[in-house]
Amino acid sequence: MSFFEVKNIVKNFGGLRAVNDISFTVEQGEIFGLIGPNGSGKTTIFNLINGFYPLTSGEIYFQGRRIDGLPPHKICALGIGRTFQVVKPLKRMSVLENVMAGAFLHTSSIVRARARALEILEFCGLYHRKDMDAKNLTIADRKRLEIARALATEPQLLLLDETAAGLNPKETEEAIKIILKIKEAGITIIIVEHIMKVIMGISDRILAISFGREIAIGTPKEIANHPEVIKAYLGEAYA
Ligand SMILES: Nc1ncnc2c1ncn2[C@@H]1O[C@H](COP(=O)(O)OP(=O)(O)OP(=O)(O)O)[C@@H](O)[C@H]1O
Repeated sequence: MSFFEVKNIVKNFGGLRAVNDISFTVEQGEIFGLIGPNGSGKTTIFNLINGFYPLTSGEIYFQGRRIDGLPPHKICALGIGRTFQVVKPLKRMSVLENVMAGAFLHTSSIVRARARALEILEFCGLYHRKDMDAKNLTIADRKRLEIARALATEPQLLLLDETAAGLNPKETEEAIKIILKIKEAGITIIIVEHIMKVIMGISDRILAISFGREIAIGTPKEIANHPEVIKAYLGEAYA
């Protein structure tokens, strides 16, 4: 039994088949990368995993339990957390309160939620911003807050959606460090990322998709050298 398994999932939006018979497994402790050109179905796969959209067909298993069909809050409570590509902090709340909102999933105690949120802010390098209004954060700090909020739900599997998008090279390095720290903390990760340096550098295995279909699955090296991947990403001239 795999830690996490997606079996033959399909998602139709009207006449569009956004996800077309995708299957993969993720083992505990892995960083599993998901790549593909714009509109290839990556975010939709996250939305299917966390129960935001129902599957058209297929099955999803987490720690041996079938989870497709469950609502997002139940899937989150079982231990699957996620960040969003478009970062949407609760803007009228402080950074600390935003993270506490996640921590309340597992405790109703304000004291405990606050203590856990402070630990997570420290872990994400945001402690010094704890009292700031979330709306005043820089893009890089908003991305950290997004990760902190997801970590506060105490996931065993974390879905990271374009954590490094919009960051400068130094901020990107810092984002990589945080992701690797999350892995060291024992959390399994599925990551969607367009920045090749990030995804190739940190993933144990990668699934490449195009138009909702698998084109290749393997180690970063295998994926980087795969003719279909090169074609999908860089066009025929590079294949
Ligand atoms: N709610 C929806 N209703 C209709 N079509 C949708 C919906 N969500 C996504 N799609 C379509 O499904 C396809 C896959 O979209 P998706 O956002 O999953 O791609 P992506 O790989 O995450 O793209 P990007 O890299 O640009 O974020 C696209 O054609 C998109 O327009």
